Amino acid sequence: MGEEAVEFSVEKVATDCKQNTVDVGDKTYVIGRSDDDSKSSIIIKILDKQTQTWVVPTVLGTQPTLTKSQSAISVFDEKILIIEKGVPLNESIWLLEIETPFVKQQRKIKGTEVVSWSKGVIGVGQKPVVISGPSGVGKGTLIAKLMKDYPSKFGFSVSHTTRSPREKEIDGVHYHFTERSKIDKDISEGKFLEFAHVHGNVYGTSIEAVESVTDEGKRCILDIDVQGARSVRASSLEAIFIFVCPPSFEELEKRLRARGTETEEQIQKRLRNARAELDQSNSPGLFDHLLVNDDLEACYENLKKLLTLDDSQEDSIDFYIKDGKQTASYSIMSKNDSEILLQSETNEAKNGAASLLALDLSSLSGGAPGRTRGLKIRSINSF
Ligand SMILES: Nc1ncnc2c1ncn2[C@@H]1O[C@H](COP(=O)(O)OP(=O)(O)OP(=O)(O)O)[C@@H](O)[C@H]1O
Ligand SMILES: Nc1nc2c(ncn2[C@@H]2O[C@H](COP(=O)(O)O)[C@@H](O)[C@H]2O)c(=O)[nH]1
Repeated sequence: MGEEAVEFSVEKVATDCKQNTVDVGDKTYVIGRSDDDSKSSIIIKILDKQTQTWVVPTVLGTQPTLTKSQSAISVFDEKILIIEKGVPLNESIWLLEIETPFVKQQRKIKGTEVVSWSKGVIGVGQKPVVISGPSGVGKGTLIAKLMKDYPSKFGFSVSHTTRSPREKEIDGVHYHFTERSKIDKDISEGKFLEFAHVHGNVYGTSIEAVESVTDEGKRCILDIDVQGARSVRASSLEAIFIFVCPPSFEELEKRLRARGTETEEQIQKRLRNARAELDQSNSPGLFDHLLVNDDLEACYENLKKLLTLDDSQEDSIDFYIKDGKQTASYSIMSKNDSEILLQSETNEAKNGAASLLALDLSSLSGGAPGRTRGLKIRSINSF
């Protein structure tokens, strides 16, 4: 009530207009703020142009706090890029995912139309690392060593599980121990990047578990089973996938028994599942690296070598604008095959900000539910 209406300048529309619409294929997406809602929530409606029917989708992800006016454009018919005016660049970039793998998966689960918000983050980050392997192979041991040696470099994605805590396991540190009804509800609300039924319990990685580590500037390590690795591979989270093998099946059994955390029945179940997991370790395109955990120290050294392989990614960071705070605010000007041009809204000459920036379209193709990281931006000219 009495609030300023949200305005969007839309592809093929020369000036800002109050019709906050973006056409993508056979659909028109209308994005605006509820006028009569004191909480200023964002309303999204979708028009199917062929059937002339409107749908109000289920909206997932953290809603942006869009305040005044925005510019918007479709990207690969998968997402709508929205840039809020009057806000430092790194704070202003939002993506409404409309046809990404995550959204398609959620649509299947819910049986309704789904869209999902994701915040755009400029700058190249290091890819999360998925570590899989049969129960008892030593994943947790290797990860614990990594966390102890490099506490500011790596962070652990704390999974949710319905299994009971073992002695010495701490809720929120080793796992978020949870009730089945609660995890089912959270999964149905799209809060999980992946989940699987493993050894008779439900385990899952929440989007927040990964994002909170990455937000701290750390590289996220996920310890998940092969089903989970497959789901992450199919998601829009770009990660490195490592499978840890035992030197032999007999040694695996020995370690599992020596750990002394499972009953005989549970050990048998885990060993059966181990055979299936080992069979899948060679699935084409699933794992990037296989590590044999025979001698622990040797395996740990090899793991560290693998994790430094892509450190060079960060070398190119100077080419892009890493910190949007130092720049002016921008709006979308136009799009070509490879880039979206952003123009400075106001005269920011005194700040030395570029008047034109180019956002690399290919950097928008990945992303993840939660945040779309690694956006590449170059300056085209400055005042
Ligand atoms: N290279 C190794 N040589 C001998 N023992 C090892 C080695 N690596 C780990 N272990 C031992 O094997 C047992 C299982 O290791 P760990 O708990 O790390 O396995 P895990 O893969 O994380 O299992 P789960 O998937 O069930 O969580 C532990 O007792 C650990 O100390
Ligand atoms: N798909 C997922 N698998 C997970 C997750 N967290 C752990 N795991 C895997 O479960 C088994 C058993 O773990 P345990 O702690 O009960 O021994 C192991 O293979 C883990 O890798 C998860 O979030 N998703």
